[in-house]
Amino acid sequence: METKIGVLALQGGVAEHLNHLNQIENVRAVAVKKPEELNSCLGLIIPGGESTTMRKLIKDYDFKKAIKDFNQQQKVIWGSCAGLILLAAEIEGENEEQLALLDIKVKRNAFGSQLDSFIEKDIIPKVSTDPQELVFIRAPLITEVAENVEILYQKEDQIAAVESEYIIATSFHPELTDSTIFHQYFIEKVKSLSN
Ligand SMILES: NC(=O)CC[C@H](N)C(=O)O
Repeated sequence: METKIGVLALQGGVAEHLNHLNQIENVRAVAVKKPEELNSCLGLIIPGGESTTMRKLIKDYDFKKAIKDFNQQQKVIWGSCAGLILLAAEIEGENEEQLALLDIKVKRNAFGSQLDSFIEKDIIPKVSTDPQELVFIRAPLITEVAENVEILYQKEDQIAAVESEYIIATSFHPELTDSTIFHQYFIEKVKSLSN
């Protein structure tokens, strides 16, 4: 059976996620530009980009309730970078409205403080036993994680990827690497909950 996945297409790295998803067998990825387009999707990716712009567009295009309802139907959402920021329950130093679907606290532009952007290679044990390229671009740091949130990856004391029952969130950008392994991990979670 085909698994249909939406990529929120308001701003940011939409094409790269679509391209990765479409390389996976039996997956069909669509750019979601209107809330009603979520209805036929089993999973959703909120891409990287600029979280302040995306937050405004989510409001302007009436996506907030639709995305929250989508997740309440036990459909999986993965937020990468700006997407992670929008999913977080709390953003340090900001009290703007966001989706707040994941019980974590984040600090924007704070991961690996020396450089704005960098690439690491490391193993994410739950995802693959091979080291993966981890691309960080002005990446958010996860500073607090609730008990119901599992840490998928951390470098020393810096948390960069987490997972809860219906959410995956990464500070880094698997869509900017040559590997589809993280997208496959996401698809497996989507499938396991949609049976
Ligand atoms: N690559 C990214 O998505 C960067 C996120 C950006 N720094 C923000 O705060 O929105």
